Amino acid sequence: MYSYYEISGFSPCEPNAGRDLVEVPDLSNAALFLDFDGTLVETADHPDAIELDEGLCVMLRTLLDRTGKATAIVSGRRLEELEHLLPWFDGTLIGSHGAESRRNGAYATVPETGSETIMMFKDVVGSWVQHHPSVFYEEKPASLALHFRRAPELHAECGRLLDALARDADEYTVHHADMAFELLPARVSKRQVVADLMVEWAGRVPVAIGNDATDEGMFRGAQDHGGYAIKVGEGDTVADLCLNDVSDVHRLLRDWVTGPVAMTPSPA
Ligand SMILES: O=P(O)(O)OC[C@H]1O[C@H](O[C@H]2O[C@H](CO)[C@@H](O)[C@H](O)[C@H]2O)[C@H](O)[C@@H](O)[C@@H]1O
Repeated sequence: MYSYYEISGFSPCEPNAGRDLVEVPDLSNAALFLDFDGTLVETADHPDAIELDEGLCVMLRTLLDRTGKATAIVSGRRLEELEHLLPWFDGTLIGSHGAESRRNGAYATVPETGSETIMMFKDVVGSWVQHHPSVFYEEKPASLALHFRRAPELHAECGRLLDALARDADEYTVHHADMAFELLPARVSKRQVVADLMVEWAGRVPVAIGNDATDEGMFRGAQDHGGYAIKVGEGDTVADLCLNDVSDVHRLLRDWVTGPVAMTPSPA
């Protein structure tokens, strides 16, 4: 039997059904950081094509209640979109990887929102994408994303375009997301999100759950503050524990509110 707190380290997190971990965090003393796409909802071939599981609403509301509201959904999606998708969730919502937030009913955005630089980026990328309609272009208040899931052959070209823009603007960087690249302010990261929220939730044990490269910062953030991280799916990670897929996450969260669950420690 492993304890959550005995498992740590940088290692490839390969789901291993042979080793089980049974433990339930003390939710009354936990702070939960939950990624959205690929973690709470299955990946779809277009951002608008996701489907929300009916049980998710009850589960997240219960978690919010059990953690004394210390449960945040931390997503790369726009905050407006998250509010539209999750109208019944009145807890902390973090959008655009941390560039936008709704905390205790108050809204905040980073200073780069709507800046001249961002508008210039949007002009350039908006023009480029007119000649590459198979790439889905997503505009956000302080960033933009190019999705090449439906045009994998344009992967490198999308990356080159955003890298070139970021090179000329020190304060911006390119995130490698799931079949997408995103150009966003360098100050924005899910690690910073955890640091900021842990000021409000000091003394709690942070637990982060996510699935892609942009969640690695959130994992480190949880570890920075004495907590741990759970990676969903395959791929190199700094996370402590692994789950196979979204349905495992649902099972885990359901069991956290009702009883124990089996999980896989990542090899140390
Ligand atoms: O931080 P997350 O909640 O995981 O959000 C990350 C991005 O999610 C969306 O794109 C991703 O999911 C789509 C639907 O499954 C998929 O089609 C796309 O390829 C993925 O990159 C969203 O559109 C982005 O804005 C988020 O940054």
